[in-house]
Amino acid sequence: MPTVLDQIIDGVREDLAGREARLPLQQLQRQCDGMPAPRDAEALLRRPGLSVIAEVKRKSPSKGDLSQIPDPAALASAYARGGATAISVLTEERRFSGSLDDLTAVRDAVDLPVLRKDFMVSEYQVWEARARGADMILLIVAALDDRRLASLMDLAGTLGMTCLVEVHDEAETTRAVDLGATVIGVNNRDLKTLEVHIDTFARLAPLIPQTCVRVAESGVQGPDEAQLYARAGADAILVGEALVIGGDPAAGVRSMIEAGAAR
Ligand SMILES: O=P(O)(O)OC[C@@H](O)[C@@H](O)c1c[nH]c2ccccc12
Repeated sequence: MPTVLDQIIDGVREDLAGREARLPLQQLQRQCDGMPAPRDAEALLRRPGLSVIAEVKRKSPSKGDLSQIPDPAALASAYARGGATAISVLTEERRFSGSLDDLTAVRDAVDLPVLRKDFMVSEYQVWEARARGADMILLIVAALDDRRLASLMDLAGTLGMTCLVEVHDEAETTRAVDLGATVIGVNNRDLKTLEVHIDTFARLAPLIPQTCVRVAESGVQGPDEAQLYARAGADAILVGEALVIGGDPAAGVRSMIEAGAAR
Protein backbone atom coordinates (compact mmCIF):
# COMPACT_ATOMS: atom_id res chain seq x y z
CA MET A 1 0.00 0.00 0.00
CA PRO A 2 1.46 3.36 -0.97
CA THR A 3 1.70 5.79 1.97
CA VAL A 4 0.37 9.35 1.85
CA LEU A 5 3.96 10.47 1.36
CA ASP A 6 4.34 8.18 -1.69
CA GLN A 7 1.12 9.54 -3.19
CA ILE A 8 2.14 13.15 -2.63
CA ILE A 9 5.51 12.50 -4.25
CA ASP A 10 3.91 10.88 -7.30
CA GLY A 11 1.97 14.11 -7.89
CA VAL A 12 5.03 16.24 -7.24
CA ARG A 13 7.00 14.30 -9.86
CA GLU A 14 4.27 14.76 -12.45
CA ASP A 15 4.05 18.50 -11.86
CA LEU A 16 7.82 18.74 -11.90
CA ALA A 17 8.02 17.01 -15.30
CA GLY A 18 5.67 19.67 -16.68
CA ARG A 19 7.78 22.53 -15.38
CA GLU A 20 11.00 20.93 -16.64
CA ALA A 21 9.48 20.61 -20.10
CA ARG A 22 8.54 24.31 -20.10
CA LEU A 23 11.81 25.61 -18.66
CA PRO A 24 14.93 23.51 -19.29
CA LEU A 25 17.46 23.24 -16.46
CA GLN A 26 20.09 25.31 -18.26
CA GLN A 27 17.74 28.25 -18.60
CA LEU A 28 16.70 27.91 -15.00
CA GLN A 29 20.34 27.89 -13.93
CA ARG A 30 20.97 31.03 -15.94
CA GLN A 31 18.23 32.79 -13.95
CA CYS A 32 20.36 32.30 -10.84
CA ASP A 33 23.33 34.17 -12.31
CA GLY A 34 23.88 37.52 -10.67
CA MET A 35 21.28 36.98 -7.99
CA PRO A 36 22.03 38.38 -4.55
CA ALA A 37 23.46 35.75 -2.19
CA PRO A 38 20.98 33.89 0.04
CA ARG A 39 20.41 35.12 3.58
CA ASP A 40 22.18 33.06 6.22
CA ALA A 41 19.19 31.36 7.80
CA GLU A 42 21.32 29.03 9.89
CA ALA A 43 23.13 31.91 11.60
CA LEU A 44 19.83 33.58 12.47
CA LEU A 45 18.40 30.33 13.84
CA ARG A 46 21.47 30.00 16.07
CA ARG A 47 20.70 33.22 17.92
CA PRO A 48 19.66 32.80 21.56
CA GLY A 49 16.00 32.30 22.35
CA LEU A 50 13.34 30.23 20.65
CA SER A 51 13.07 31.11 16.95
CA VAL A 52 9.79 30.79 15.14
CA ILE A 53 9.68 29.71 11.50
CA ALA A 54 6.18 30.79 10.50
CA GLU A 55 4.50 29.03 7.61
CA VAL A 56 2.25 30.13 4.77
CA LYS A 57 -0.09 27.12 4.63
CA ARG A 58 -3.52 27.10 2.99
CA LYS A 59 -4.41 23.49 3.17
CA SER A 60 -3.01 20.13 4.20
CA PRO A 61 -3.79 16.47 3.55
CA SER A 62 -4.45 15.94 7.26
CA LYS A 63 -6.65 18.97 7.96
CA GLY A 64 -8.09 20.01 4.58
CA ASP A 65 -8.68 23.73 4.03
CA LEU A 66 -7.13 25.89 6.73
CA SER A 67 -7.22 29.44 5.38
CA GLN A 68 -7.54 31.02 1.94
CA ILE A 69 -4.57 33.37 2.33
CA PRO A 70 -5.41 35.64 -0.62
CA ASP A 71 -2.33 37.76 0.14
CA PRO A 72 0.65 35.64 1.24
CA ALA A 73 2.89 38.71 1.24
CA ALA A 74 0.67 40.41 3.83
CA LEU A 75 0.69 37.28 5.99
CA ALA A 76 4.48 37.07 5.79
CA SER A 77 4.77 40.75 6.75
CA ALA A 78 2.58 40.09 9.78
CA TYR A 79 4.82 37.17 10.75
CA ALA A 80 7.84 39.46 10.44
CA ARG A 81 6.19 42.08 12.66
CA GLY A 82 5.56 39.40 15.26
CA GLY A 83 9.27 38.58 15.33
CA ALA A 84 9.50 35.46 13.17
CA THR A 85 13.07 34.43 12.31
CA ALA A 86 12.17 32.94 8.93
CA ILE A 87 9.13 32.33 6.75
CA SER A 88 8.24 28.91 5.40
CA VAL A 89 6.28 28.84 2.15
CA LEU A 90 4.63 25.63 1.04
CA THR A 91 5.00 25.42 -2.72
CA GLU A 92 3.38 22.00 -3.28
CA GLU A 93 0.24 22.60 -5.33
CA ARG A 94 -2.02 19.56 -5.22
CA ARG A 95 -2.32 18.83 -1.51
CA PHE A 96 -1.26 22.12 0.05
CA SER A 97 -2.52 24.66 -2.53
CA GLY A 98 0.86 26.36 -2.53
CA SER A 99 2.86 27.70 -5.46
CA LEU A 100 6.20 29.08 -6.49
CA ASP A 101 4.43 32.39 -7.01
CA ASP A 102 3.67 32.42 -3.27
CA LEU A 103 7.40 32.05 -2.69
CA THR A 104 8.18 35.01 -4.94
CA ALA A 105 5.51 37.16 -3.32
CA VAL A 106 6.84 36.43 0.16
CA ARG A 107 10.46 36.88 -0.91
CA ASP A 108 9.63 40.36 -2.21
CA ALA A 109 7.69 41.33 0.92
CA VAL A 110 10.09 40.51 3.76
CA ASP A 111 13.79 40.74 4.59
CA LEU A 112 13.75 37.46 6.49
CA PRO A 113 15.10 34.18 5.12
CA VAL A 114 12.49 32.24 3.19
CA LEU A 115 12.19 28.45 3.23
CA ARG A 116 10.89 26.60 0.21
CA LYS A 117 8.75 23.89 1.78
CA ASP A 118 8.10 21.13 -0.70
CA PHE A 119 8.86 17.53 -1.43
CA MET A 120 12.27 17.87 -2.98
CA VAL A 121 13.32 14.89 -5.06
CA SER A 122 15.50 16.40 -7.77
CA GLU A 123 18.23 18.95 -8.30
CA TYR A 124 15.90 20.87 -10.61
CA GLN A 125 13.75 21.81 -7.59
CA VAL A 126 16.80 23.10 -5.73
CA TRP A 127 17.70 25.38 -8.64
CA GLU A 128 14.08 26.43 -8.86
CA ALA A 129 14.09 27.36 -5.17
CA ARG A 130 17.18 29.51 -5.65
CA ALA A 131 15.88 31.13 -8.83
CA ARG A 132 12.79 32.21 -6.86
CA GLY A 133 14.95 33.64 -4.09
CA ALA A 134 14.65 30.91 -1.46
CA ASP A 135 17.34 31.01 1.25
CA MET A 136 16.55 27.62 2.70
CA ILE A 137 15.05 24.34 1.47
CA LEU A 138 13.38 21.43 3.22
CA LEU A 139 14.77 17.96 2.61
CA ILE A 140 12.64 15.10 3.93
CA VAL A 141 14.83 12.14 4.84
CA ALA A 142 11.91 9.68 4.54
CA ALA A 143 11.55 10.63 0.88
CA LEU A 144 15.22 10.31 -0.14
CA ASP A 145 17.93 7.68 -0.16
CA ASP A 146 21.33 8.64 1.24
CA ARG A 147 22.87 9.29 -2.14
CA ARG A 148 20.15 11.65 -3.27
CA LEU A 149 19.95 13.37 0.11
CA ALA A 150 23.70 13.97 0.04
CA SER A 151 23.65 15.33 -3.50
CA LEU A 152 20.74 17.69 -2.80
CA MET A 153 22.46 18.92 0.38
CA ASP A 154 25.62 19.42 -1.58
CA LEU A 155 23.95 21.44 -4.35
CA ALA A 156 22.02 23.60 -1.88
CA GLY A 157 25.27 24.28 -0.03
CA THR A 158 27.04 25.23 -3.25
CA LEU A 159 24.22 27.68 -3.99
CA GLY A 160 24.62 29.13 -0.47
CA MET A 161 21.31 27.90 0.88
CA THR A 162 20.62 26.34 4.27
CA CYS A 163 19.05 22.86 4.36
CA LEU A 164 16.42 22.02 6.93
CA VAL A 165 16.76 18.25 7.03
CA GLU A 166 13.57 16.66 8.31
CA VAL A 167 13.43 13.43 10.32
CA HIS A 168 10.74 11.50 12.08
CA ASP A 169 12.39 8.51 13.74
CA GLU A 170 15.69 7.30 15.19
CA ALA A 171 17.03 5.79 11.95
CA GLU A 172 16.30 8.94 9.94
CA THR A 173 17.92 11.10 12.62
CA THR A 174 21.08 9.02 12.51
CA ARG A 175 21.16 9.25 8.71
CA ALA A 176 20.77 13.04 8.81
CA VAL A 177 23.53 13.43 11.40
CA ASP A 178 25.88 11.05 9.59
CA LEU A 179 25.42 12.95 6.33
CA GLY A 180 26.48 16.14 8.08
CA ALA A 181 23.16 17.97 8.36
CA THR A 182 23.56 21.03 10.58
CA VAL A 183 19.92 22.13 10.80
CA ILE A 184 17.68 19.20 11.69
CA GLY A 185 13.90 19.35 11.98
CA VAL A 186 11.97 16.71 13.86
CA ASN A 187 8.53 16.45 12.34
CA ASN A 188 6.11 15.44 15.07
CA ARG A 189 3.72 14.47 12.29
CA ASP A 190 4.34 11.14 10.62
CA LEU A 191 4.08 11.85 6.89
CA LYS A 192 3.18 8.23 6.26
CA THR A 193 0.09 8.22 8.51
CA LEU A 194 -0.34 11.99 9.16
CA GLU A 195 -0.64 11.35 12.90
CA VAL A 196 0.94 13.90 15.23
CA HIS A 197 2.77 12.71 18.35
CA ILE A 198 3.86 15.74 20.28
CA ASP A 199 6.53 13.81 22.21
CA THR A 200 8.48 12.81 19.07
CA PHE A 201 10.77 15.84 19.32
CA ALA A 202 11.74 15.12 22.93
CA ARG A 203 12.45 11.49 22.05
CA LEU A 204 14.74 12.29 19.11
CA ALA A 205 16.39 15.53 20.29
CA PRO A 206 19.07 13.69 22.34
CA LEU A 207 20.26 11.99 19.14
CA ILE A 208 20.97 15.36 17.52
CA PRO A 209 24.37 16.83 18.44
CA GLN A 210 24.35 20.14 20.36
CA THR A 211 26.29 21.69 17.49
CA CYS A 212 23.22 21.37 15.25
CA VAL A 213 20.21 23.66 15.14
CA ARG A 214 17.25 21.63 16.42
CA VAL A 215 13.86 22.48 15.00
CA ALA A 216 10.54 21.08 16.28
CA GLU A 217 7.98 20.86 13.49
CA SER A 218 4.19 20.48 13.55
CA GLY A 219 1.57 20.29 16.24
CA VAL A 220 2.26 23.66 17.88
CA GLN A 221 -1.20 24.92 18.82
CA GLY A 222 0.00 27.87 20.87
CA PRO A 223 2.40 29.04 23.60
CA ASP A 224 2.09 25.81 25.62
CA GLU A 225 3.62 23.62 22.93
CA ALA A 226 6.19 26.31 22.11
CA GLN A 227 7.35 26.15 25.72
CA LEU A 228 7.25 22.36 25.77
CA TYR A 229 9.53 22.14 22.74
CA ALA A 230 11.84 24.87 24.03
CA ARG A 231 12.23 22.94 27.30
CA ALA A 232 13.00 19.78 25.35
CA GLY A 233 15.87 21.60 23.63
CA ALA A 234 14.37 23.14 20.50
CA ASP A 235 16.21 26.14 19.06
CA ALA A 236 13.29 26.79 16.75
CA ILE A 237 9.73 25.71 16.05
CA LEU A 238 8.01 25.50 12.69
CA VAL A 239 4.37 26.50 12.90
CA GLY A 240 1.64 26.56 10.27
CA GLU A 241 -1.94 25.79 11.17
CA ALA A 242 -2.18 27.63 14.51
CA LEU A 243 -0.90 30.84 12.91
CA VAL A 244 -3.02 30.78 9.76
CA ILE A 245 -6.28 30.07 11.59
CA GLY A 246 -5.52 32.21 14.64
CA GLY A 247 -6.76 35.57 13.34
CA ASP A 248 -3.75 37.60 14.52
CA PRO A 249 -0.60 36.04 13.08
CA ALA A 250 1.78 38.66 14.47
CA ALA A 251 0.46 38.23 18.01
CA GLY A 252 0.53 34.46 17.54
CA VAL A 253 4.22 34.46 16.67
CA ARG A 254 5.03 36.87 19.51
CA SER A 255 3.24 34.75 22.11
CA MET A 256 5.20 31.66 21.04
CA ILE A 257 8.55 33.46 21.22
CA GLU A 258 7.69 34.74 24.70
CA ALA A 259 6.61 31.30 25.87
CA GLY A 260 9.89 29.89 24.58
CA ALA A 261 11.84 32.52 26.52
CA ALA A 262 10.09 31.46 29.73
CA ARG A 263 11.65 28.01 29.50
O1 LIG B 1 0.54 23.16 10.60
P1 LIG B 1 1.47 22.67 11.64
O2 LIG B 1 0.96 21.47 12.41
O3 LIG B 1 1.92 23.78 12.56
O4 LIG B 1 2.78 22.12 10.88
C1 LIG B 1 3.66 23.00 10.19
C2 LIG B 1 4.76 22.19 9.47
O5 LIG B 1 5.53 21.54 10.42
C3 LIG B 1 4.16 21.20 8.49
O6 LIG B 1 3.48 21.95 7.53
C4 LIG B 1 5.20 20.31 7.81
C5 LIG B 1 6.33 19.80 8.37
N1 LIG B 1 7.01 19.08 7.48
C6 LIG B 1 6.34 19.07 6.32
C7 LIG B 1 6.65 18.48 5.11
C8 LIG B 1 5.81 18.69 4.06
C9 LIG B 1 4.65 19.43 4.21
C10 LIG B 1 4.32 20.02 5.42
C11 LIG B 1 5.18 19.85 6.48
